[in-house]
Amino acid sequence: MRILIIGYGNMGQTYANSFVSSGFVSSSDILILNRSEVDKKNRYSIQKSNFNTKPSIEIFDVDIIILAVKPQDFETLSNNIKAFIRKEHIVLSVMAGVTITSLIKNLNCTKVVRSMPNIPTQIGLGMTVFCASSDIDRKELFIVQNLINTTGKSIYIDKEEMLNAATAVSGSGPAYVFYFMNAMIESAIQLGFSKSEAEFLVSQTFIGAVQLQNRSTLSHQEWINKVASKGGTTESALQVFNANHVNDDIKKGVEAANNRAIELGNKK
Ligand SMILES: NC(=O)C1=CN([C@@H]2O[C@H](COP(=O)(O)OP(=O)(O)OC[C@H]3O[C@@H](n4cnc5c(N)ncnc54)[C@H](OP(=O)(O)O)[C@@H]3O)[C@@H](O)[C@H]2O)C=CC1
Ligand SMILES: O=C(O)[C@@H]1CCC=N1
Repeated sequence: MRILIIGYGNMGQTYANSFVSSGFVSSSDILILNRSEVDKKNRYSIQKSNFNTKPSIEIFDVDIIILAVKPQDFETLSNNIKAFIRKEHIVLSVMAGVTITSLIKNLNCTKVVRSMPNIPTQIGLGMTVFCASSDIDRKELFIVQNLINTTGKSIYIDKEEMLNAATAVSGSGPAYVFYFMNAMIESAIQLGFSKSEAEFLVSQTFIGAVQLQNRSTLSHQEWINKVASKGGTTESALQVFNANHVNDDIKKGVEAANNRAIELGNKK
């Protein structure tokens, strides 16, 4: 199986690394097309001659094409590569908001898998939600899912619009977690901890809390109740969060991300 990865940024490199390190795809079967030279980026044992900055018939002699450019770069990209796309190509897109209809129309292809990964795919702990055009058969879908699963876990969905919701929850989600962690680290520093101590405390707190919840049958609220003693410190913090509508604001943020994903899709 030969694969062309278009766009060698965060996601493009993640796929290259996951395919090679899992042994699922031989490094000689991975081709890269990037806008600029990738000299300073890790090549993950893929030979230099497999890296390209211009499309050509040779590099499109592949089974699967992965699109990992920013959504706003898709129009330019599609104009550049449309002539090289064949009906047999399976196109796997990770671009936020770009719909299957838009991919089919702009690339003149039929076999499309649209996915939404997240950044922990870089260490094999990713969450990817994906759906497919009707021309993708079961075998092709399994092959693509096997590729995706080299980066973590995945779920297939029937309704494409749920990909916007997945973008808002699991796609952008790691940034929300880092945002919350950052605020806690800043508070810890204000309370007198050094930066490294603060980072250590917060990081281990997140790891411990997530593992604890994952390994139990209790809900998040039940775990909150276990930590928050009546009249205690946690309750004081939660009262401030509630008074400031932190819960509602997080929901509004997720909703804004969902709306932006829809908007990106409508632009195409
Ligand atoms: N980062 C994340 O957490 C997630 C990102 N995504 C999606 O993944 C996609 C890529 O994101 P990310 O990897 O973070 O972005 P990056 O900016 O890190 O990488 C984009 C890459 O695309 C290349 N590129 C741009 N235009 C072209 C072109 N016309 N031809 C070839 N290569 C091109 C850029 O080249 P150059 O080096 O010249 O700039 C760059 O290497 C986005 O669509 C995003 O929605 C999805 C889920 C999570
Ligand atoms: O912020 C973005 O648009 C992309 C999609 C999900 C994560 N990063």
